[in-house]
Amino acid sequence: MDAAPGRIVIGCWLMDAAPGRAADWLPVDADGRRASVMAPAEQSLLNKLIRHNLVNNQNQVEVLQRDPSSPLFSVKTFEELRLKPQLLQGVYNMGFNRPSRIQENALPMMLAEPYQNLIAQSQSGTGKTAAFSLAMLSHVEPSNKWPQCLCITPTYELALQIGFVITQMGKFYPEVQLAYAVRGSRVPRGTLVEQQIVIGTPGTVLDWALKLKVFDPKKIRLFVLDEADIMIGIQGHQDQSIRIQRLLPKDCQMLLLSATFEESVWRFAKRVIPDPIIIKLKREEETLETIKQFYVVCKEKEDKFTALCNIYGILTIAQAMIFCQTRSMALWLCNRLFKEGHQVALLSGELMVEQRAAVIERFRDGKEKVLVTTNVCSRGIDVEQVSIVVNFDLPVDRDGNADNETYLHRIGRTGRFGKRGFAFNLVDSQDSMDIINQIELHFGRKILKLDTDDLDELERIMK
Ligand SMILES: Nc1ncnc2c1ncn2[C@@H]1O[C@H](COP(=O)(O)OP(=O)(O)OP(=O)(O)O)[C@@H](O)[C@H]1O
Repeated sequence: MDAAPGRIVIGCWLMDAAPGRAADWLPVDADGRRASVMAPAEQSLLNKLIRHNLVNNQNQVEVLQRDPSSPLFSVKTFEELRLKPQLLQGVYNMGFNRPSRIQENALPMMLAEPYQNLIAQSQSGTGKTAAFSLAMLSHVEPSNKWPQCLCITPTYELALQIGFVITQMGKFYPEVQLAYAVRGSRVPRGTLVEQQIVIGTPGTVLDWALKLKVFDPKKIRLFVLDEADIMIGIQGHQDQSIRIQRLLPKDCQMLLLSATFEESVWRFAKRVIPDPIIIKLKREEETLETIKQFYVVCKEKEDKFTALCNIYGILTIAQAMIFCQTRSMALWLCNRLFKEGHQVALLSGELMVEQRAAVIERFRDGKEKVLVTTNVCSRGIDVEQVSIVVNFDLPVDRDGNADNETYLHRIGRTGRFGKRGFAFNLVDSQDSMDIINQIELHFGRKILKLDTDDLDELERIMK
């Protein structure tokens, strides 16, 4: 569906941008409230939905290994892993040529006997799911018609995403079957699950094991706890995960994966995974080095809008993201831009995850050149063509001080992999000028004053 000029694209719908109308289109949650803050599980789901490639990571993997002399320290090819031919075919069929950095180190430990317990941490999108999916498929004995691999993950939607990866990877291995232990899944009492792999959320997995007794946890050979950092943030999941782990046999291999590793995650990981090897992939640092930063002095909102229109031609040379502090401001700005005849996409917190993914997808495909958004989008979204960020509103914390971290997340992704990026900050008061000064000081990088009325100067800067 292509957007007609002068329309705002919200979710996968088109709507006329009459002020006040958009809210009627926005989805609400089950209680009729407008969903607002993006929960970590949703953010993770969104990342998965919009991601097509591995996140490029140049940083080193740190392996804290019990036996550093192990010959299976790392592999450079999938062949070296001696996978079943059907699985190797599945991996190549997914377009994977080489193991990613984390896979290079984790896969030998996940796959080689004697099996070792593992805690692996690497940022989202670095190939963890693909790694443990391959491990699960490898461990199964297909002639045994009972669950042998169990994976728990925080939400229903995340379970489905893992299932999708396993199904793709196991495409040429149809003897291996998958069951979902998630809300709404029905297994009548008295029947037994025959699928060899079970993916589920902690509560339903416990029900299956203890209440319904539809599978025997003592027969599980491989246990995976995915998204540990999100798991511990959901009430009850931590305890349930530990209860599940205690039902498993002592010689069951256990893997725990996490995108981040704060102290609380670490404490939890050590409680769940006995005697583990730990693999950590350092996060790619976002930097402002290749980004030219400017500020434009404006009188008030209307004046900011005029400044934005003056630079609009520049924004659409590549692609641009415009950040507003509130949803209502983002909507107001979209409406105004629409009235000027510009085609923009709006991404804000009211949208459901699938709708956000659809907006980002269209933007990534270049169907819209400009995306107006709130902080919902400051992390996670990775659109390579974005070279310009406009802070229509500067990022501030609750106390009204500069939110440096959000500033970095917003603009840090424009100058990735050495590419040039531009950031324009619209300043409409002494307070916001103070914030610019704080940001300058924090990052130790100059933010230059720009006059957007002076088109010659603008052109010179962009060259
Ligand atoms: N070896 C590989 N070669 C190429 N692409 C890969 C490889 N491994 C994984 N991918 C792809 O990279 C993307 C990210 O992989 P994956 O979902 O496994 O990462 P992740 O670390 O589990 O992310 P998250 O923390 O969000 O769960 C996926 O689109 C996946 O298909």
